[in-house]
Amino acid sequence: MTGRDAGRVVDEVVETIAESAPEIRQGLVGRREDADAENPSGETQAEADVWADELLADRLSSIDGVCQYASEERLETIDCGDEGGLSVGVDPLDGSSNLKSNNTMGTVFGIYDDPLPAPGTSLVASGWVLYGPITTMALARDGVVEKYELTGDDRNLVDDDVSLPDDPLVYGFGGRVPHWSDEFEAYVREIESDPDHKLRYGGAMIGDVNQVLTYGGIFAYPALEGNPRGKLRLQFEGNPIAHLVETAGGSSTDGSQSILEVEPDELHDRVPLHVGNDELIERLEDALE
Ligand SMILES: O=P(O)(O)OC[C@H]1O[C@](O)(COP(=O)(O)O)[C@@H](O)[C@@H]1O
Ligand SMILES: [Mg+2]
Ligand SMILES: [Mg+2]
Repeated sequence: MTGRDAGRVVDEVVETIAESAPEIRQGLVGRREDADAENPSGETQAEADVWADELLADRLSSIDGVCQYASEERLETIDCGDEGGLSVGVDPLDGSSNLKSNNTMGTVFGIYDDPLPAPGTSLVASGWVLYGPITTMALARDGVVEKYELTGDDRNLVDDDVSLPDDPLVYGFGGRVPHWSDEFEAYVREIESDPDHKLRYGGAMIGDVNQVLTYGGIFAYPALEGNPRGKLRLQFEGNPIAHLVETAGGSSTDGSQSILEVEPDELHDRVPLHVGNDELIERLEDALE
């Protein structure tokens, strides 16, 4: 696909997700219960997870130039166009366990120029929608991160060059403490004891990473005892988040290399995820070595 065609497909994918976001937000009402089903990662799906996946699958797979749709909520990719198009990987609702308590959630997407599973170096664009008090979108493409407010009818640009603040302020770490490695726990204690840092953790990756993007700092869902690849999925969560944070001037690591360098074996592979300011990610890699 030529650069111009790819640009047009990215525009259409981004516009489709932006237009769908208010509808997804509204559609959460009445879909907060568990569906009687599990996703390919073995997690119980909420009714909203299944519904948002179907809505996005229909709309994104019918875009001319999208050749694959894949999601955290379905086992196989949908092959929907000529080979050589772009592939879209989606976490339709990130943080859907927050439905119950009515806290923040998001929609995460990565647009790849290779068939999935693909490494993050194949991403041509990435982004997320955050269903906060207002609905916003962060978008990374062509080396720049932009932020928009989504009103329902419009996508209003509110920041045309988002970058991580130089001085890290917030931290948030997922997984249960007894399951962390000793090395990771020692690192966390150092971060916590710095008087310049403060805790921000809300149980939805996208909300927590958005805090890091806004204030600087670090978010991680690390390798755990019994789950050495952590919890989050490389194609649908790790790669897009790492691509966006790195484009905004930060770093990512799976513990020893950028998440974007991780070679996937399977569509639903997991990855230990750590993103944030360069200095904190470097210190973390040293601590885990
Ligand atoms: O409830 P836990 O185990 O702390 O996990 C929280 C993490 O799991 C997730 O909810 C996983 O994403 P999904 O909701 O898309 O499955 C992340 O958003 C979040 O960071
Ligand atoms: Mg998720
Ligand atoms: Mg999800």
